[in-house]
This record gives sequence, C-alpha cells and structure tokens, in this order.
Amino acid sequence: MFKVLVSDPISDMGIQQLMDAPDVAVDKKTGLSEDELVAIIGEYDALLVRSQTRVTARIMEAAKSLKVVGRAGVGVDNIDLQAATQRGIIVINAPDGNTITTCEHTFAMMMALARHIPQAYAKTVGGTWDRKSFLGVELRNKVLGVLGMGRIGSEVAKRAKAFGMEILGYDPFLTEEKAAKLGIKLASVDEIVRNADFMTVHTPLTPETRHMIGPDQFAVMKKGMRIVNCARGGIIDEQALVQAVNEGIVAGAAFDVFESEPPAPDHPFLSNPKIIVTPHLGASTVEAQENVAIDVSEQVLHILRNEPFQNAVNMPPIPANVMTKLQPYFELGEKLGSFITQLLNGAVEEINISFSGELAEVDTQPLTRYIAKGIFGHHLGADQVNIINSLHLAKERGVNIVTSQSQTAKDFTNLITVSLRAKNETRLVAGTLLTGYGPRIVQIDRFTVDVPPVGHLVLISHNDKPGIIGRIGTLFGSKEVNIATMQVGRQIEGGAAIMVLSVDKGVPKELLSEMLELPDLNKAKEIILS
Ligand SMILES: NC(=O)c1ccc[n+]([C@@H]2O[C@H](COP(=O)([O-])OP(=O)(O)OC[C@H]3O[C@@H](n4cnc5c(N)ncnc54)[C@H](O)[C@@H]3O)[C@@H](O)[C@H]2O)c1
Ligand SMILES: O=C(O)CC[C@@H](O)C(=O)O
Repeated sequence: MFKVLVSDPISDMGIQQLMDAPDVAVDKKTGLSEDELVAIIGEYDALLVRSQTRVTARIMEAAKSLKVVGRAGVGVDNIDLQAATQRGIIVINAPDGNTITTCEHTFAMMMALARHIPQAYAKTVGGTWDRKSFLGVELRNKVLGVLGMGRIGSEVAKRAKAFGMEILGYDPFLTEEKAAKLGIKLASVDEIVRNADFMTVHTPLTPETRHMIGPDQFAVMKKGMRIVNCARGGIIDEQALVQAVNEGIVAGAAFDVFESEPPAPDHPFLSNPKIIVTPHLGASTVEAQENVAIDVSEQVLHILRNEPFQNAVNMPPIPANVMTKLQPYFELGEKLGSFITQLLNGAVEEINISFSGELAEVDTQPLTRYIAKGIFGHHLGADQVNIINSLHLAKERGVNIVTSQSQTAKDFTNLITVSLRAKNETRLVAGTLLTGYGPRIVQIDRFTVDVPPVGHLVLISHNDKPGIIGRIGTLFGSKEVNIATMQVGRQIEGGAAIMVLSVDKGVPKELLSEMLELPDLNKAKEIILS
C-alpha cells in the first residue's frame, strides 16, 4: 500500500482518484510546521503540496520512502529541487491546469485598475456616494505590453485583442512569425516600457527577470502607465514602483504577488491608494484547483506504480553505463548552452550541436538534454527546466535541435560545438574537457580562446589596436571590479578581435555603458555562468 500525504489545502475532487485507488492510502494534514513534517514524512511514498508547504532539504532527508513530490500548480519555488534530485525524489508540477484562471485574474486586475473598482467599493460600502473621484479609462484602443509570452501571457494577449487593445509582446522565444500568428507585435522591453498604456508581466522569477522593471525603466516609461503583476513578486522592483506611482509616472498598479509573502503590515503597497492587491489568488478558482489536483494526482499514481509519467521538473536517475561515459561532460554542456543563449540577440530558431572526437562513440542524447537545459533554463528559470523537459520545451517553442557526430575534433580529444540561429544572426561556442584542467571554452564565433566557463565573464568585441587592453583595465579598476583573467582572440593583426574577461563580481550596468564609449570598442556583454 502506498501512503500519500496531502499537506496543503488541495481540491477533494482533484485527489479523488488517489482516494479511490485500492493501492493508495491518503492522509490530509495541513498547516504542519517543518519539525512536524520531518517527524512524520518517513512513512510516506508521496507528498502533495500547493505553495504553502516549504519542502526543504531537511524534510527530504527525513523522507526515507518518498518517491515523488507533486506540486498542484506551476511554480516549484517552495520545493528544494536540488535536495530532491540528490535523493532521487521526482518532483512534478501541473503546468497547464491554472493557465486560464490566472489569465482571467490578470484581466480582473487590469479592469479593476482601469475602473478603480476596489477603491469605489470601499467608499460605497463605507457610506459615501462618490461618483467624482473614480473616473476610469477604457481598454479599447490602448496599447498593452506583455512581458513573457508563455502559457499565461499568450492567453492574456488573445483576450486583450477581444477588448480592442493593441498588443506588444516580448519573450526571448517569441519570433516575428509567431507574434504575427498571434496577431500581436514583437517588441523589446524598452519599446514596451516607452509605448504601452498597460503592462502585464508573465515570466518566472529568474536572475534575469528579477527587477526587470526597475528605476531605469520607470525613468523612460510612458506617463500614466498601469501595471499588473500576477506572476511572481520581484519581477517589478517594488520600491521603484511605489516611487513611480508617487511621481505620477505610473497611474496605478495591481499586484497579486509580492517579493516576500505575505507582505509585512507596513508594506508600502498596502497604504497606497493607487495600488490594488490580492493575496496570491491568481490560481484560486474551483476549476483551476480541480485541474491541477487532477493532473498532479494522475502523475503521482503513475510514478508510484512505476508507469511512464509527465511533468517532472527535476532530474531522474540516469543509467549507470551512460552516466560513467557522459557525466564528465554534463556541466560543460549546460554551461555552453547558457553561455551561447546569453550571447544571442533575438529569438532562437534553431540549435545546432556537434559532438566530436571520443564523444562520437556514444549516444550523446543525454548530453543534448543538458545543453538544451542550459539554453532554456537561462530564460525559463532553472527550477522549471531539467533534462527531462528541456527537449520538450524546445519542441513546444518550435525550436529545432539538429545534432551531428564526427570522429575528428580539431586538436582536441573531444569537442562540443553549439550554435544558435536567430533571424538576424548565428552565434557559436565550442568547448572541450581538458584532462587535468577541466572544462574550457575554446572557440567563440570565429575566434579561438581558452576560457574556463565559470562565474562572471565579460565578452568584448573590439578592434585590435594598441592601448585598448590598458584602457579597459583602467576603467574596471576605477569601478573596483577586479579582472581575474583576460583572454584576447583575433584572426589578423589590427582586425576584429574579442576579449573575454573573468571578473570577481557582477559588473555594474554603468561600467558596461562607459566601456562602449572607449575608442575601438564595439560591443560588451556580461555573461553569468553559475
Ligand atoms: N499568481 C498566481 O497564482 C500564478 C498562477 C500561475 C502561474 N503563476 C506564475 O506566472 C508566471 C507565468 O506562468 P506560465 O505558466 O505562463 O509560464 P510559462 O513558462 O509558460 O511562460 C513564461 C514565459 O516567460 C518567458 N521569459 C523568461 N524570461 C523572460 C524575460 N527576461 N523576458 C520576457 N519573457 C521571459 C519564457 O520564455 C516563457 O515563455 C510564472 O511565474 C508562474 O509561476 C502565478
Ligand atoms: O497554489 C497556488 O494557489 C499558487 C499557484 C501559482 O503561484 C503557481 O505558480 O502555480
């Protein structure tokens, strides 16, 4: 008999199939502390949660029989994925079940914002008949900027069209063709910020999306914009937003999510009359809660019964023979994927991977999965992409992956070459594993280099002219950013060249802009590899 613990309020109808299963016993115990969970988790084979239970490494450690943690929802930020993977516990989510509900909540927020519904309600029930203070705006003929055109963002865009809105969308995987099919216009974050009347965010919270709307964006924002966040707290810089509201740059904001939940009683959103809030209710409808619970229960049953399953968000065990041969290359592959995706401007349309030298002797598909994980994990969030779903995510986004193998690997015993093609450019990176030295990037586009793929790197395109290295060194020194190593690559003397710096900490944005003012410096880009 399998024992399943449901530790958050999850729809009864959704978990009915588990309760009806003859080989499963379900216990519902909500509101447990970490200590209480640690004390009882040892007896369970499966754990079902929403977002309240924090499934920590301590809980995983005590979970001697646990095979699966099922998250009835999308975000798995309350589950320690690394600890789960280390212990061979599969984590699954229910990515589709609450899409429409959250999209509808976004609309509810947008309309409440446009027509001051919460403020007008509060006054009316408080006994004041005030028809003057709440002059609203129509959605019709307004420009809506959508940041993040995945499941929810795309549904929001569809519905916004029915309201007669013009939609500008941005997503690293949105091509002009896909945008045209959706009847929207592909735009940059900057274009959205400067032109939209309403803006809504639907990305995961990743290092790249954290504060993607902050002081720099508010400084150039179209005056009177209205902003909605029903995705994750922290995508919009909360302090900067309050300032922008107070300065009249932002006419109003509607937030379902906070950087820290629940927000402190003195959180500035809670006392600002132009900011309306809900307590993370995006997914809270009868239908969505049933959908996600049904989806997750079905997959939990498959896993317990050792049947094929879907929606895993962490890594399953890899057969030992494959592991021995390929494992040394996994980290390199993922880093190459992450490196090259950070270099590409525009939406990736095709990924070409070539495995050369001794790598051509084995089935490299697991390695392809790691490379795809590096490419997609950078934009979709490391907690959402793993080697199980990385190829599926590529397919879902219409990105073709072409792999090839070759016995010869230039001067190396092994070589992985990854190139990404977007509409207007193709970028390439190649890496190898050097015995005794570890992973190395050995080629970037057409330039030969020798760079360990780790930490903070700065890639600079420049003209090979005397003095440029000194000028860059001086500039970094003046900003207290220490350059640990410097690699220069060129093809001919005096021609186009690249420089790769590895630095000890993040590079301030103003340093990158100041660098571009140096003579003979063409482009500079920070690349972060964990
Ligand atoms: N409020 C709620 O209760 C609630 C409910 C469901 C989902 N969510 C959250 O909503 C968000 C979206 O969910 P989804 O199901 O649509 O996810 P999704 O993975 O389908 O879509 C997310 C999209 O964001 C894009 N993206 C990543 N980085 C970006 C960047 N820098 N700029 C622009 N786009 C970027 C990705 O390419 C992807 O297409 C997630 O954060 C999810 O956790 C919240
Ligand atoms: O469980 C919830 O209500 C929140 C769900 C939502 O944030 C998600 O990421 O799916």
